[in-house]
Amino acid sequence: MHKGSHTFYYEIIVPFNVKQSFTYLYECKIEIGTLVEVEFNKRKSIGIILCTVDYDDDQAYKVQSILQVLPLPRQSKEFLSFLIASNTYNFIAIGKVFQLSVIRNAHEITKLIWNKDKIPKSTVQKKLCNILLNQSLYNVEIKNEYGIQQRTIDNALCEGYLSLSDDSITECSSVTIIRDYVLSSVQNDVFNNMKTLLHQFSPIVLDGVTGSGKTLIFFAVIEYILLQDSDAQLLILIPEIALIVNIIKRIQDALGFGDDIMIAWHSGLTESQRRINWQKIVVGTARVIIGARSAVFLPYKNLKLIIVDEEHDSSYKQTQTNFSYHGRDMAILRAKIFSIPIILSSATPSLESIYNIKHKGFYHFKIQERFNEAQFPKIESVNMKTEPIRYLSRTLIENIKITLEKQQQVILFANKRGFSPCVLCKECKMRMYCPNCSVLLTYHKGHNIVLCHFCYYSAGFTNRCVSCKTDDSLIMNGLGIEKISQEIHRLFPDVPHAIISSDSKNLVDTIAKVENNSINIVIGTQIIAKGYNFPNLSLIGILDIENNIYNCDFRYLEKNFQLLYQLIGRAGRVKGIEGKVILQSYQQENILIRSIINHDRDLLYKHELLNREKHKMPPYYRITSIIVRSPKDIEAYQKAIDLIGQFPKRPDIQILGPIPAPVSKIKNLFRYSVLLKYKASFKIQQYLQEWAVYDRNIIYVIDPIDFI
Ligand SMILES: Nc1ncnc2c1ncn2[C@@H]1O[C@H](COP(=O)(O)OP(=O)(O)OP(=O)(O)O)[C@@H](O)[C@H]1O
Ligand SMILES: [Zn+2]
Repeated sequence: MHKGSHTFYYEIIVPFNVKQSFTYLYECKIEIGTLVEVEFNKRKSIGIILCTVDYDDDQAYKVQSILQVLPLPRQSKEFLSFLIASNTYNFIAIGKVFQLSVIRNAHEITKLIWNKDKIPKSTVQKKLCNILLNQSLYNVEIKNEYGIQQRTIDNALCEGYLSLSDDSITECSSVTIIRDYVLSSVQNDVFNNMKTLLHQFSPIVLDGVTGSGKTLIFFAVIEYILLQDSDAQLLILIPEIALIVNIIKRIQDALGFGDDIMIAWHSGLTESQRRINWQKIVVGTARVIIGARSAVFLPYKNLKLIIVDEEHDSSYKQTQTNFSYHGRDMAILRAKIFSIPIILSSATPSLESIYNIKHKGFYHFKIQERFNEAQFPKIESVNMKTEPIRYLSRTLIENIKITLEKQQQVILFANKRGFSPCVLCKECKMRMYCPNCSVLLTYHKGHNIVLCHFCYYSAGFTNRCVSCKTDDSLIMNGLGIEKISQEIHRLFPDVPHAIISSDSKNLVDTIAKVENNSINIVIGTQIIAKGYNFPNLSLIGILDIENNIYNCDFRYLEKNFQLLYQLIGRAGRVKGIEGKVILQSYQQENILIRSIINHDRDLLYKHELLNREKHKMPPYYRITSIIVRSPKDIEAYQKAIDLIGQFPKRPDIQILGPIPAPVSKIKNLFRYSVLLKYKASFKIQQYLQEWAVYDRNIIYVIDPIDFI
């Protein structure tokens, strides 16, 4: 840097797994929130200006220069506050949060052009110059369509032969709405009451039964927002990638939108789709973005509303090692910081949302009937204790026959066995309960113990039933969907059937086949319960529910209720198609089964809220789970003890554990779990900031949704 010329110093956030921002210099003034290109760890990367800093010019030789200011719209102060807030709240490195916001290679995002004042020297440079002299192209296009090597492009960029073209930013196209839907009078009332809330931060819980037309309310809201502000962007978060295609199509049909203004954002996009979609989001041409949870972190140009569809769904929680956040909660945080409305939509709202309605002033809109007088399915409960065959009851087989004769469709639901299924006596059907809590104990193979994940009670395991005293009668029981598929094939060899589970290949294709009726029987795990709309589906068989009911999670009742209630909601969604559910179980007196049979959400929610309050669990209390890992069992345990030893004991925080984590060994690392429990008002981030030990083998999860 020359003496005398003015130099400015900036703190810049880069999209790498780093906790802090980094100082760079530039000769001109750059506004906060501007996207720039810098070199970090010898790699070119996008970065965002966080703030200016004072720096001693004599030390300037230590500081790298910003490579260039990118021709992209500047981000707001609110966006930076949101990055910092989500970093602080979740304990995720700020660079890691930013990684979810951007595409790292700026020259992949904007088009490239040849610098006219540079004379090409080598043959490859001449070739590149000829290609780019009169047009700008994306990096991938130069590579794929003209066969130029990446190294050549990079060198040309470094040496200043190429620069980023600013014609990448196209004008925002205006949105024309061709409406093709009419709200029912119930839907219209809800929408009219909601309208006034759509101009500021308003957390809205849209609580409508399955098939009530919540998606139609989304249409009306989108239309309303776009009519108010024609440059507005709206984000709809969806829990399952396979549902995204369907919702995009429904919105396009209802509002007459083309592909240009509606885009998807999820991990299944190709590199070039990602680049194109990201750019449309940043420059503001994309107006309606349908995304998976990470879309909440994108740098929108003018975001005016967020909808979280199926807000109760636990797949909104990202729980990777050292990197966990709840997409729904981050959406609420973003809406608050940006002062925009957020709609949390579900037929089975999370208990957090129910709590927030009661105690935090969240707005509550209820729709209690299905659209067009469609009726809720009739539920018939079958006691499996008296059935000769284990999996498929006679009633169910009979109903499958009747349904197929009517040319309607069937779903058979069973969950794959989890990693720690419940312990069941095959003689007397006894299940092992915790002596202190109303939950089942889970079996841990590694330690050969049974464990309660509610109060952390544990006991050595012996294979003898405490109830009927039979030896070797205890089983860890599970019914795989493949077994059912085999059985269906045997009973109905000519009927097309398919398995749908989260590991199914071609999920989207299979769903399409169900939609167009070329598959008659679907055998599925929980994925099938999520938000699908199969008009011709009339029968649902719920198999082996016992294996599904219990797991190592204090939310098991809530989650299973949501799952089954949603599942049942898939049947009989159209007037004239009568839905029926056959619920097979061994324990008809169980509260979950009772509330499902009676279609009584309040029964279960009341029971569960009381239980949570009594046991000081969320939503009344908050928890943070800490997993401590080590290659040696005893070391992991000791490390956890040491960690707890550092935490000051205070009346406003309870420290539980350590106990072996539910999965006590993963990838040769032994795992111990510690639980912190505190009131929502307790400043856990501050407490951890002060006392937590940072180590890549200690994982902190704020508001965990399970304890795996
Ligand atoms: N106003 C309407 N006009 C025409 N069809 C409607 C209307 N409202 C709802 N429907 C139809 O009713 C069915 C259920 O609507 P939708 O999928 O929006 O329900 P939902 O509340 O989102 O249900 P779920 O929670 O089960 O996903 C769909 O087939 C939808 O097209
Ligand atoms: Zn217990």
